[in-house]
Amino acid sequence: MTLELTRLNRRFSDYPALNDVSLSIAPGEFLALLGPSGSGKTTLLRILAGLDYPESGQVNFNGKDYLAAAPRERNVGLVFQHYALFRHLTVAENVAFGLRVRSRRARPKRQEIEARVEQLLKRVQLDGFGKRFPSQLSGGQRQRVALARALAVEPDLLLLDEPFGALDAQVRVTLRRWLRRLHEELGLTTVFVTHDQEEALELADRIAVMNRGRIEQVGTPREIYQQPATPFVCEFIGKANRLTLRREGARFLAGGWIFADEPWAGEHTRAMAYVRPEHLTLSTTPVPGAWRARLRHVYLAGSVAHLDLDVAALDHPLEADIASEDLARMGLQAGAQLYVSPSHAVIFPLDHDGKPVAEDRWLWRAGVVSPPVRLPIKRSEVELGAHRVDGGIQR
Ligand SMILES: Nc1ncnc2c1ncn2[C@@H]1O[C@H](COP(=O)(O)OP(=O)(O)OP(=O)(O)O)[C@@H](O)[C@H]1O
Repeated sequence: MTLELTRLNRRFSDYPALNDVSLSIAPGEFLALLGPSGSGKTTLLRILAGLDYPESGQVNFNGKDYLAAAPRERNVGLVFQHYALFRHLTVAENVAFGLRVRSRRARPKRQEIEARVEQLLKRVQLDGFGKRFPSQLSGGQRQRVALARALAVEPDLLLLDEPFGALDAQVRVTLRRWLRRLHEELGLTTVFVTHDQEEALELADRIAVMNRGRIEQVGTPREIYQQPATPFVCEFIGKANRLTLRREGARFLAGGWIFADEPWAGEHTRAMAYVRPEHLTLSTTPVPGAWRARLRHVYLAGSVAHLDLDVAALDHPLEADIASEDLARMGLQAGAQLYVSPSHAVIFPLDHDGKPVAEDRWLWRAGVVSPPVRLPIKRSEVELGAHRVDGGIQR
């Protein structure tokens, strides 16, 4: 039962909350909609739930026009960030709600409802909590009740809007792992809205990264992180140092470091490279071509150390991440002289107006002799050479 979204547009006043959004979600897939505040995630979810309608575009589910179906007919399970539990009903009554309000013909018998509620509470690890009221539960427990209530109607599609957004960091991590296991057991098609990249990277089969009502990239967490399709994805997912590359003949350089020595960028004369902090290699002894740097500050964050580096050859500082163990082994302290060289970069040529040309982006790796691999990108669909992802699940 593929869910096919085609060219959805939704405007509020003059603002395009959704701008030509197309997306294909495979049966049983866990898809995260990830993006900053106001990027259109909730609007997209509300359209799927039947709480809002686009001005144009189509949604097809299992071969049927989904937008023509009333919200009740869509058979979706919905969970929002703020526990929308009925406060005057017990946990069991909350879970049973969706079944009890069905028409007499569609409503299961009382004993059947009770058995299903018991089974669902067990599934969300809340057996024995049925007689409590929502006020007698923790935030994490309330969200699990909300999920049990959403699952009670045996939905074809589960829609979750920042379900763990109001919980503290540790509970969030526990609950998201629990949710992933539940998803694997149930095999339900799930769309999960979040602005937390870590949550999306850890949970989802695929992520759709949204920005200003558009989908910037759809791909597996690994693709999104390792092969970001646009500068926005580079900057929004993880951290990245941005470098301006200068062209000298057939070469593209930054601070003397050669990122390409082939005329690979066609007529482009400028380019921008993104280098992740973990893709900077540090040495205390000279390395040919490496940038000379001074260690300005060390931020120890448990197993990882974030280093601020001043590089004379570049016009701005760099951030490098190394294992804390390596920091200790190298005996590094503020003021140390280092040699820094990039190992990977994502490079976007710039057009005449200085705008990055996402379609011509290149992945660069140290030691990989030219020609570099070019990765053409199609919107809402990622084609990576022979490896194609299109609505399928790849982990
Ligand atoms: N009912 C509405 N009336 C007017 N503008 C709206 C309405 N709903 C959403 N918008 C606007 O549409 C844009 C997208 O909103 P949406 O809630 O979909 O974003 P979001 O990515 O879910 O953000 P957040 O993470 O903050 O929830 C925003 O600029 C928002 O202000």
